[in-house]
Amino acid sequence: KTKSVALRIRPLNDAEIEEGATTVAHKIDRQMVVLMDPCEDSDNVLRSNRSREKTYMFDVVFDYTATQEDVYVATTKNLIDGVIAGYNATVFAYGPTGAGKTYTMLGLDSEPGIYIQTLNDLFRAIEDSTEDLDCSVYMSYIEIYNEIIRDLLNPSSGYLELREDAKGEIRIAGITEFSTCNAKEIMALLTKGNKQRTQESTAANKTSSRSHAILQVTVKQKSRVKDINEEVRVGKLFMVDLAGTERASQTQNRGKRMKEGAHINRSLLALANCINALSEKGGKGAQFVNYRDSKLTRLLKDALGGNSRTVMITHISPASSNFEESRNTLVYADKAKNIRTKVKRNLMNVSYHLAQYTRIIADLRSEIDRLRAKIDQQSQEQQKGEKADIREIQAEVQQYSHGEMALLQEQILSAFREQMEIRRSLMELENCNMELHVDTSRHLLTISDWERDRARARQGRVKVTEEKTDREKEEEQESGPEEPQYVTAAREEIGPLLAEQRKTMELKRELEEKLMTMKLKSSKIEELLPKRISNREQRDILTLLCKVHELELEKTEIQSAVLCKEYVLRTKDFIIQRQEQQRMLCDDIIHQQKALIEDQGLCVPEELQELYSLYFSELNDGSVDQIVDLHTFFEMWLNVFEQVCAVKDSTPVCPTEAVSPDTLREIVSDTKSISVIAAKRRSHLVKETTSRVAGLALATGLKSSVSMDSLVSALADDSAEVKRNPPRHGGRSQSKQDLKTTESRRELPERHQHKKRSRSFEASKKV
Ligand SMILES: Nc1ncnc2c1ncn2[C@@H]1O[C@H](COP(=O)(O)OP(=O)(O)OP(=O)(O)O)[C@@H](O)[C@H]1O
Repeated sequence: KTKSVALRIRPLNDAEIEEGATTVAHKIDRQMVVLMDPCEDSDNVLRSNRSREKTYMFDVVFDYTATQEDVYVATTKNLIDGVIAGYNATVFAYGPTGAGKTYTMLGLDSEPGIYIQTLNDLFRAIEDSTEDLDCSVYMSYIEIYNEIIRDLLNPSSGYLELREDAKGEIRIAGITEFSTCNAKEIMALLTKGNKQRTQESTAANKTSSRSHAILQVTVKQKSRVKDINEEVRVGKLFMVDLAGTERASQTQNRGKRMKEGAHINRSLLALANCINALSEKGGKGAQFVNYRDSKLTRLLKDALGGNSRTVMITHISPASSNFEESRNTLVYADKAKNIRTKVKRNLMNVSYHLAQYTRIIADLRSEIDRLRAKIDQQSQEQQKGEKADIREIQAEVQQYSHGEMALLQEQILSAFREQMEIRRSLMELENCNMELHVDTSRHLLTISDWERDRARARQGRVKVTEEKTDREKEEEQESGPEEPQYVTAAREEIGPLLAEQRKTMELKRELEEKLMTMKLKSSKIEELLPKRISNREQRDILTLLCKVHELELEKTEIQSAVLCKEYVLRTKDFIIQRQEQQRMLCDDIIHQQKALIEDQGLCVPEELQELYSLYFSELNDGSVDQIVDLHTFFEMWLNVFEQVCAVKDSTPVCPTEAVSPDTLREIVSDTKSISVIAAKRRSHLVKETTSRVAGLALATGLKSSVSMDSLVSALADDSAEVKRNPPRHGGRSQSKQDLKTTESRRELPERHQHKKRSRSFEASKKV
């Protein structure tokens, strides 16, 4: 999930208690809050239909009982791994003045807030990391006060300017970046920085922050190899403590305070406008998102609508006296839930792989050059040798074989060179193919997301139009909600992406064939060596040369394996999401069918009843099986990884056996198998129950509900998509995993039978 909205309700403060305010914001459960209207009078009949009491749902809700750690763990902690892996993330605290934003972000010495807890965990995670990377962390802390940017870590630097670089990224020119890994030092820096922040006492908050404060943490990781492509991943984490929204009447601010308030409200209004426009994006009311209206929105552009995982922690006071502020805040936070961002790993990691390959190739090149020089040197020394020596005669005898030797040497080197070129092209193709796969999965996900929403919308409409005539209902069903532009665009892009994938696969196949031919050619040359070469030293050198080349090939294959792992992890997210969509559809269908049967008071045949029970037990069994499958898969990966690491650290014993491309291909296809099996299990049950319900309906003359039909058709579309993108098993021999998955596919009807039998037995025992 790339966007989440949390809500924190602070405790009533002394001033609120003194003025006799009551609590109007109540946390109902982990995700729900209710805001009661303090003006509501249960005896007032005129107002009774216009209740402003409203419930809101967020990803997580905290009330006065929540500790600083609770808030940090539920909102921010899980962003850290992403930042280290090269993703951007943003946490921002939003809400009216005095609602507790600074308390959540900075906190007190005794109760440190999100800044410190995040940085502590970040350093710990970097320290624990086993990757062979050099890591550095930079911090900058700024405030935006009255549309002016100031460096809180270096206040004497004056006003700073925002600049947009060639890639469209916003940067602050001249900002100070501190590099430190010491948590104590950071706390000192932040406390010092915060003292520089513009704070004033207002009627609403004694220490009201009059500016937006932004703490930016950049994690840079470089491979330890010195290379032009050495930079690997850059993950950025923004932690933003916004100035409070305020109403002049409420805060009783005048003069300078009022002007500040106007600036604060202007930038927050710009932020609210962006939130509005982004939440409408792609929908009917799609609007242009204007980030340029304030420095705050320009800076948060990526965090709001771009490449960032974003958490918004909304703050409200529970007091009746703050009802209006709280209501407005909740409405905006509710809108923010609809924003979808597209997170992309900062592409530096591609260079990381390239750097690795370049290193291998460069190492081998220099090794080959060295050997070549040695051969040349030897032959020169031989030529210079004493003429009268017996070796002179030998040299004459060997003249022919020496010339032949030079030819062989040339042939071997050119074969090596060609193989290296092919290997490099193959890797580039592999990279390109992965990007294409990930893009296709993203589009498929967008489409199925939308189709599920559409099915739900139809379902909602059916309820509303229950009183309408059949004709009206049909018309409304046919028209359906208009497909948003981003879904149409996703549909349009899938075709070319698949075509491109086919093209790269074809190219890859051709290159692989060529590589095989080249390998055969060089091994033939190698076979010739011992027969034709009489000079022992030269023969040894050439044999060594061939060994070096073999090692190069094996090493490069391992690097490809690591690249494949990267791809598996990236696609895993999509697979899980797709599976979840299918599961939800199936659950909806089965529940609606059950409701339909119960509404109509139908007598359900025992067989169908058994299917329902089976469904509910399968719900549990299915997930358990899936976890076992995933566990086996990851275990296998860990083994592979361990072997890869062992190979990296020492001379490989037999690395190709440790992780052959075949094994990897099987593993990749297995992740897909896992999702397909799970989907099949569910589809199988849904199909069976659906056909039985249809039979039942036919027998009793009952009409199936339109909403259910739409869900079934959505499921059919979804399954068709899975079929269109089937798992590739590469036509290889079955691995253990493959066998296991095939078995579980076969197993379903058998288990089904077994359960049926055992239940019938139970039933007959009861009778
Ligand atoms: N969850 C909480 N538990 C205890 N005290 C809190 C909590 N939240 C806020 N407070 C207290 O409420 C007061 C106001 O909080 P804070 O300064 O964080 O508000 P703010 O939203 O940052 O306000 P402004 O926008 O005006 O800067 C502070 O004294 C703070 O210690």
